Amino acid sequence: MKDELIIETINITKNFFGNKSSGVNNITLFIPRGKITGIVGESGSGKTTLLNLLSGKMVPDSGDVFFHQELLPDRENARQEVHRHIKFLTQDHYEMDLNATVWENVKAGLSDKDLHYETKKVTEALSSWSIQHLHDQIFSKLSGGEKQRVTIAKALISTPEVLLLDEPFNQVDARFREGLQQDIRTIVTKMGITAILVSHDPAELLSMADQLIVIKEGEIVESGNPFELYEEPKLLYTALILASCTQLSPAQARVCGITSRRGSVVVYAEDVKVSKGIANSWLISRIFFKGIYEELIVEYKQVSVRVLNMAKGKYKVGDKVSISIRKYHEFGKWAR
Ligand SMILES: Nc1ncnc2c1ncn2[C@@H]1O[C@H](COP(=O)(O)OP(=O)(O)OP(=O)(O)O)[C@@H](O)[C@H]1O
Repeated sequence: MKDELIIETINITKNFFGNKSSGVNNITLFIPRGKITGIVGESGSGKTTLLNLLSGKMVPDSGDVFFHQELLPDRENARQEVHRHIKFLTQDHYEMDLNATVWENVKAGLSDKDLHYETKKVTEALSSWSIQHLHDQIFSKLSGGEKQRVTIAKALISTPEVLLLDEPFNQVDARFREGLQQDIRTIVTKMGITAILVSHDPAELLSMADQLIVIKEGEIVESGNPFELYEEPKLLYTALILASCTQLSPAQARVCGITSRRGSVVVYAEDVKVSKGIANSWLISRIFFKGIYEELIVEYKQVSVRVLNMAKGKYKVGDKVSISIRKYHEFGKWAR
């Protein structure tokens, strides 16, 4: 069955100060209902601008945004009913009352003010987001991660149809980030909410999103399911954004035993294996400890290759090794 669409944009453009290289250009986009869409792209590529346009916070210079096949009105007009169904979470918590308690903040997200219903709903929301113990704490005194949970609880308490998230986990430390990501995924899926997520962290997008949109210089350059985009990117840009990898020219690729006539070869770190072989011509020049794994930089004839190594501690800087490459990606000269 075809996915039902909830948001559609037709050729939307938003440039700042008439500068065509800023904002977004001519984007046509379909957002399926009940799915998580991730937006990825280098810094300044237009991700936040796109989110602002999808929320109605910004109005396109040209083109249209449709919500349920009707033109999305400007968010400036706060009385527009439609905006109750689209919640936008940013890191600045502008929608929160900094001096109010967690309970009061979450309660303010309710549209129905019936007292019995209110207590029940707020209690449930605090429990869903594991913040019941913070109920009488003042919002401004919370940690970054706690603030984020409270903000999400408030946004979701009235079950919006769409949740837009701009870098929602930036202030959350690594220990809690994965839990929060998975909680959002579980709750959003359970409630049938459509989520659109902008993040700089490819691992976050790959694990959370059902579909990914790759944006460059204000344009969508590639889109698809995260697994396929990662495994078989059509563009060099996508590979470099999503993977920890090495980009090689055809001449450098030859040093690695790869024959390619195309513009660039990209080798993902997990596709390179190091071992003590016969030739051992590669030198381990750096080791980055990453916790559960290491990344090694190996060098030979002025070519450096990044390697993911699960066997932590097995090698040290200065060791000579052999490498074998299981898989690589080739991109034409013009595959931007
Ligand atoms: N309000 C604004 N006024 C002027 N230029 C803007 C404004 N908002 C965005 N831009 C410009 O538009 C381009 C895209 O910005 P945007 O914030 O959408 O990118 P981004 O992909 O979200 O970047 P980042 O990942 O760094 O947050 C940038 O060149 C930025 O300088």
